[in-house]
Amino acid sequence: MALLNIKERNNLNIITAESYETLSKMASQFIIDEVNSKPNATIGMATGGTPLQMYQLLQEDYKQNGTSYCNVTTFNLDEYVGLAKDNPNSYYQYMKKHLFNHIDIEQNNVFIPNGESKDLVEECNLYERYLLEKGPIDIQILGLGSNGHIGFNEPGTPFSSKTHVVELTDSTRKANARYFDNLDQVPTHAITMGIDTIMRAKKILLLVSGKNKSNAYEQLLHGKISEQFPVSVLRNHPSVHIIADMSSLESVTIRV
Ligand SMILES: N[C@@H]1[C@@H](O)[C@H](O)[C@@H](COP(=O)(O)O)O[C@@H]1O
Repeated sequence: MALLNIKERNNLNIITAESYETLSKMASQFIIDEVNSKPNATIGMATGGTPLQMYQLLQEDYKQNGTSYCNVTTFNLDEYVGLAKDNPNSYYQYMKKHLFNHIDIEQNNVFIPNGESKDLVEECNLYERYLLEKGPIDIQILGLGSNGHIGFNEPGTPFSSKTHVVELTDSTRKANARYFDNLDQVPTHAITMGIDTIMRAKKILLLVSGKNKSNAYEQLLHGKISEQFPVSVLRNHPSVHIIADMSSLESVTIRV
């Protein structure tokens, strides 16, 4: 009942999962249902730790049930600037390792910003053009940064932003340093879809997992809609589904 009231108040469909495993199962089923109902769906992909098990389950479903991605197109949210495609920390490698190498997706239908481009502004414009040509995205998967970032849109990013180059905040670089040998190796810049780019998706699936997300989640549910807190923009979107696990609810008050 409380969840229903939140939905009515904030325009968000919220599912609370009892564990990370359940969250991952629900999220993978969401994607499988989309691909089954629309075999040529366009899906917006996210990286980070949160969607890892969802990708694992998509691999398993492909093996067991043969859900086909041969007509699916994907667009990744973001990519680091300056990492070679074969660098294990590039999001290009992340996607290959965790999903694309294990399903029947066509390489030509996979779009990830090229962080090695000599002309990054042109690369951003090109990415927007591809998105307009192949889009709209049917379902955009999102994770949540503990400072409220989505993609790599840091606090203060205009809601009107399109794909652009960003300078990463210290907190984001520190949070992502766990994947690198040390903090110095974490790139200082990235290319990210902008907030407006993300908001053009027909549906959004936001995954929230972990204690370190509970303050951001609380603020999403009860704070102001503000460019200082990028994820809050989702409250202006007509079709947002949030799956949050119990660990991310620690300090969250469900007010009605
Ligand atoms: N660019 C990514 C985001 O797309 C991701 O949502 C966020 C949270 O990551 P995690 O799921 O590991 O907490 O981290 C990175 O900054």
